[in-house]
Amino acid sequence: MNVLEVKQLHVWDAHRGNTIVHRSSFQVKEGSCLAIVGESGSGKSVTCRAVMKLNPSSLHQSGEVFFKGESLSSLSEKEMRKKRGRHIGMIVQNGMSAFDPSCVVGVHLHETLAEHFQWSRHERDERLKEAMKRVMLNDPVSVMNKYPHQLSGGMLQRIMIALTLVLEPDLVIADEPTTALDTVSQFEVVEQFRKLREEVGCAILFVSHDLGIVKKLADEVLVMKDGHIVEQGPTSSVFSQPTHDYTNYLVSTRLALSDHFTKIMGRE
Ligand SMILES: Nc1ncnc2c1ncn2[C@@H]1O[C@H](COP(=O)(O)OP(=O)(O)OP(=O)(O)O)[C@@H](O)[C@H]1O
Repeated sequence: MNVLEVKQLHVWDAHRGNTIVHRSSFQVKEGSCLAIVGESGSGKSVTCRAVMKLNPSSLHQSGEVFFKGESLSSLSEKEMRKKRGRHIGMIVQNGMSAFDPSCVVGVHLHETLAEHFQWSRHERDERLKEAMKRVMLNDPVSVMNKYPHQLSGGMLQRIMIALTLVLEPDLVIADEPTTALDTVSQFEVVEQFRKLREEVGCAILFVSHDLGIVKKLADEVLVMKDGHIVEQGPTSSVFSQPTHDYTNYLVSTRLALSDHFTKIMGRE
């Protein structure tokens, strides 16, 4: 079954009149990971935000987005808010932007859980602490009492993953979650994504520049160029026998760049 089905998604800038995403169609199967790759400005983030209905109002969209068979197109903002986080998780590139800088992260985590569940404060606390330990944040109390700026990018990503472990969504949209991290933190965060998939069984839509990471995580890959999907299919076949010139170019240039990462991962 498809957790996410995107049909003929078209996104355009109503102010400038230019099209950003051209009639894209793709699916994410239950429990699987689909990666979107492509050069900067090809429309990867706009596609992810269109799925969540989070693009600014100047960007208009048409086409259909089905989440577990339900059309999201007709849902109100209030109904979408109930889906986001609880049913469709989102992990962004810059952890700092995901948290309120004026309060310690524990406040944000409790507020998010209180929005979706009827749990007592004690129960929320216990679940958060347990999830933090699962992502190797071994002193959860101290972490929850820190402001976002007091934590590293890698720690903020792990906190977002811990929150996702508690929320147990069916789909996680991760837009370049490792791009701002150093190589060691990238390795750790990729491991946490594997854990998330194993433990929660969620599907993942993963945007990354790093084809080494995509090779490790994704079952299927979708290649975007100038707002068009130029190729999609199982990761192994897209990488080993690309059919489009652009994919060929990406694979030959970018996969070599991620050699360092592959060595650190210690396995092919
Ligand atoms: N809010 C917006 N208003 C107008 N144009 C936008 C807006 N957001 C993005 N764009 C344009 O849409 C195009 C696609 O942007 P998008 O951020 O989706 O690219 P991307 O593939 O995610 O790139 P990157 O890898 O650098 O994040 C770009 O030309 C960008 O300038």
